[in-house]
Amino acid sequence: MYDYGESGICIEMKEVTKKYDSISALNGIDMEIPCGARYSLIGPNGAGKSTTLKILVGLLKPDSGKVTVGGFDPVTNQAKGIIGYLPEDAYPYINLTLKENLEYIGAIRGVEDPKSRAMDLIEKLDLLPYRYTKVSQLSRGNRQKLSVALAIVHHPKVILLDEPLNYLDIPTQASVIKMLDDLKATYLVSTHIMEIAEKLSRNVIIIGHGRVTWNGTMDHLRKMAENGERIEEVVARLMKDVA
Ligand SMILES: Nc1ncnc2c1ncn2[C@@H]1O[C@H](COP(=O)(O)OP(=O)(O)OP(=O)(O)O)[C@@H](O)[C@H]1O
Repeated sequence: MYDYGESGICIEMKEVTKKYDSISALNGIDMEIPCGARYSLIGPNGAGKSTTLKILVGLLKPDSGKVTVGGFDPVTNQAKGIIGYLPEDAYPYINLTLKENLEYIGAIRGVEDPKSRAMDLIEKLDLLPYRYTKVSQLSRGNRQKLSVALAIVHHPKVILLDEPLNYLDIPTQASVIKMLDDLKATYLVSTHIMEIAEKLSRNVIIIGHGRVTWNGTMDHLRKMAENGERIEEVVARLMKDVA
């Protein structure tokens, strides 16, 4: 099924560190995500989630450590070809229509038939009434749906999503989740909302102060609940333990 990531590991970080001037954002992050797995990256504000994703997508260089995506260094064209990325504050081209954005980015990303791919995503995300609307006139939620579609327009094998369900109402979240579920891809979703992590993934990596503090399955987290605790409370407890 996968013609990349020969080791079976599609996202790998070993002892990764990153500083912004004197601020340590990552202090030795380690993770190994098997191809085809769905992971959430959870952590409090400032834990290093966005920095981790930016390094995986090749936008930032780590100060030290090893990083591979699909077996490739993230800055290489091979890695860029298989990665789809949704930044936290994604902003499509505001003077193009929704459909033009998808066709344009699809063409740049080497999609075979960008026009039909654009329509395919527009239909899947119930965006048909807005296809000729300029991005500047879209609601925040529809802009977010477009941003998710732009991240996956080229059928990426490894998908990195920063807070993908931001601004989406519950029915819209459901359509985005369904679409992501149907993809045959490895993905890592950064969020600080446990409910979203539960909807999108089976595995959880918790980070705090730029380090992995817990790594396991959603089921394991549920089993750790004490005295009727909710899963959010278990995660909050695990985060507090390292604060
Ligand atoms: N461009 C930057 N310049 C300086 N410091 C930065 C920069 N970006 C992030 N940081 C710092 O690095 C640390 C990690 O930030 P990062 O944005 O990766 O965390 P996060 O877990 O994504 O946070 P949030 O949930 O609030 O978005 C924080 O201390 C943050 O203040």
